[in-house]
Amino acid sequence: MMPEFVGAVDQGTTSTRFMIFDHAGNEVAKHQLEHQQILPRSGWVEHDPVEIWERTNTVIQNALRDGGLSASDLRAIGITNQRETTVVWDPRTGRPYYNAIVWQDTRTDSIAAALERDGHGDTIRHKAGLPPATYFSGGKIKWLLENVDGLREAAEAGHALFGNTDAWVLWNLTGGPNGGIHATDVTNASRTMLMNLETLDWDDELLGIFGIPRSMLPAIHPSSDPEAFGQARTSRPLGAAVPITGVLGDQHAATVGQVCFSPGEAKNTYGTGNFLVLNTGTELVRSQNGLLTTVAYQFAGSPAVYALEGSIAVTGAAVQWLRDQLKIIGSAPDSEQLARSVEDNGGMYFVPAFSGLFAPYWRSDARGAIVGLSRYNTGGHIARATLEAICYQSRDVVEAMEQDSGVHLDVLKVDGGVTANDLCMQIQADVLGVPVSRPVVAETTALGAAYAAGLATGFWSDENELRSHWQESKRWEPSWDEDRRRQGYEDWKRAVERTLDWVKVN
Ligand SMILES: Nc1ncnc2c1ncn2[C@@H]1O[C@H](COP(=O)(O)OP(=O)(O)O)[C@@H](O)[C@H]1O
Ligand SMILES: O=P(O)(O)OC[C@H](O)CO
Repeated sequence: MMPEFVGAVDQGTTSTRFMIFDHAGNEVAKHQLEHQQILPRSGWVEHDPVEIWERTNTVIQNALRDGGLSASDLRAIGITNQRETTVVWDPRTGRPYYNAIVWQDTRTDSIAAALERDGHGDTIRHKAGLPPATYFSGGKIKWLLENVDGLREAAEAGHALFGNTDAWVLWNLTGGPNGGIHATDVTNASRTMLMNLETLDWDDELLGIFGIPRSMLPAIHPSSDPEAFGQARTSRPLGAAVPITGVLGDQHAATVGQVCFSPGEAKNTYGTGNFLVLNTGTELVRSQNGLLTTVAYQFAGSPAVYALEGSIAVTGAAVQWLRDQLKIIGSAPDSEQLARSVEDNGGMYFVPAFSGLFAPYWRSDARGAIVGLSRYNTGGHIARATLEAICYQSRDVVEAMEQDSGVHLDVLKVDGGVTANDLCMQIQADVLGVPVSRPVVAETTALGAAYAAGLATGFWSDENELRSHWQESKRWEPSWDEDRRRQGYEDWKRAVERTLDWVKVN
């Protein structure tokens, strides 16, 4: 009997999950575990790579157990991951040289500023499709090489490997120090500032700008490939060899999971941050409005498909902040009830620029602000303004996307943890003036990784078969009149102005 299921590791910012899907794309089993957010200083965000690998092991074993399945029931595994987060480890021992530096971490702001000052900004924008910013991996690797004792020498001697968490998990799953495969895919590589979007290879000029030895970098492969990523070994956590045939960054995986296979199709994922991705086909579109150019996905034997992306650093993370720091809610879903305790935002706007502002502003000098406060305001207004901030930030990137591409959305496809918040999705439809639609399988990230893996092994035949799985579960229609929509957005833009030029970056 051929195995009937495909598995997917989703190594996210907040948690790691393993999901198992059947041939119709339905979820069969899932296990998920959070990991520690290490915040050593203001603006610094780290994860422990060893904890992430341990969590990955546990969620794989537990999902199989909960589903009453074994590794031999899996035709293939896909891996998807938080992108940009940077791990550097010693291949002889498997030990990381430092904690993973997370995509939200701003410690490299002076590196990013120096890239611009030294005249490298346009080269990076043109070749990598990215603005010099703290967000991407290149600056994080440079920081590690300059700040971890002995690391540069180790890297030059071939004793240091770089990976985003896909490569870290892949290397460990395929044997670690005993023959682990050091590889990544084009989508993850396109987030480093080191890959040339046209050649889809590491670029010597970019490597020179950052001073990064090529020997540290993983081999780049298509996102869906029957051979390149090897097999998960028979020891922990699987107990039988399973081919790993899909690897792609989580926002790219969600694009695949939402079956955005045609130019002009877009999705918005609401997790720790928000990420709007618009498929632009096999042509590179360079943004004039603060969006990123990125590889959407590449299936083996086919050309790469590109995308424009609007990346927002803090959306669901602002809800976590209400829970963990302000402690005005006990859980993320409580934000909905608290926000419903008031009619509107009471004149208050919250711009959660905790990591500066990403798309479309790219301002590392910004920091968060709550404006318009009066004594009248309550915790309800703070909760409501937090949900509105998620939606207004999404409007900022939708506006930029429409200007860059000429594509006008007639519906916004959404997914991710925050979309469980009915009020937030209603506000999103109101703020955009466009209906918002969520699919039945809201775990589109893991689904997309499973699709990439399953396409490579013939478990699914082609994109059309995958399209037939997509079903709407819920739609929110706009209810605000034009005046309210326009006024709210104008006030939001005024609030954003007040966050700028706060931190001095040298
Ligand atoms: N009902 C809810 N309302 C608002 N935010 C929520 C809700 N449920 C989850 N979240 C937020 O969603 C995020 C988790 O979503 P998820 O898609 O799992 O993210 P990630 O992939 O980034 O780990 C958290 O930041 C959490 O605060
Ligand atoms: O882990 P998520 O879902 O917050 O996604 C993180 C992004 O990949 C960062 O670029």
